[in-house]
Amino acid sequence: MSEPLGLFGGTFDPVHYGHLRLAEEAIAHLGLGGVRWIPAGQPPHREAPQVTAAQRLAMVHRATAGNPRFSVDASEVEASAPSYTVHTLERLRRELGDRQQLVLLVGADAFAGLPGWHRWRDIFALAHVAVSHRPGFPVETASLPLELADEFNARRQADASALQAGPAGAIVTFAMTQLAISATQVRKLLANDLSARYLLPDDVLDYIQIHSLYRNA
Ligand SMILES: Nc1ncnc2c1ncn2[C@@H]1O[C@H](COP(=O)(O)OP(=O)(O)OP(=O)(O)O)[C@@H](O)[C@H]1O
Ligand SMILES: O=C(O)c1ccc[n+]([C@@H]2O[C@H](COP(=O)([O-])O)[C@@H](O)[C@H]2O)c1
Repeated sequence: MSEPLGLFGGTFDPVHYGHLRLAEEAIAHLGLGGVRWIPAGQPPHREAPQVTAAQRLAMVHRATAGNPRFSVDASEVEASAPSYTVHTLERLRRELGDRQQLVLLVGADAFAGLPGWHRWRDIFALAHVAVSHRPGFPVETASLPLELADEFNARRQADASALQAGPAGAIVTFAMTQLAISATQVRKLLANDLSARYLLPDDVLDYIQIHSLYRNA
């Protein structure tokens, strides 16, 4: 059987080291063959990002270049419609077949919001879900909305080997290096003309400076 493939969607406005460590540590902790980064085109659930989808995609390319286990999927950026994860997963299923193990990677904050996602329960038929710890967002039943806590309790597997066993349907959690970095924080620093260095890769910061992005967050 092939190795599970990680799928990492995000607004990445901009991509930072919290994202990069999440993807890197998911490979190690979950035994993934690689991670496919999927920048959201038109995020359906939040205000329109300040920079274009093409610019966020370019920054993800810069951040992930040189890691052979990372690939970038531009399909949501190229689509004209809002990016619903369930649609992306349906497309990937058609592309990769029914047997490939797919693992949707989400931080604990994004996971807690899952019941607000379009056709959220269908996601479990299409992929496993791996939830990373994030500072300030506990991953425990008591802190989740009730309907999600029920799915979590029913699907939770303690051992990441469950991701190998089938193509979809399990939920696992994993502890990553805790980095209290957010794109919001990066945007605020840049808008105030303060240094965001070492919160994100220099290549991404160079791109931001060349294109004069995030001057008025
Ligand atoms: N520091 C972090 N630690 C763990 N997970 C993170 C971290 N930053 C982002 N993530 C996860 O990465 C995914 C994409 O996040 P996103 O692009 O919204 O970044 P963000 O920093 O949360 O952005 P913003 O501050 O604009 O909301 C989500 O699943 C989110 O939970
Ligand atoms: O499909 C949905 O309805 C949906 C609602 C909210 C978020 N998502 C996805 O969740 C991922 C993380 O979102 P964000 O806002 O934390 O960048 C990103 O890939 C979004 O497209 C998806």
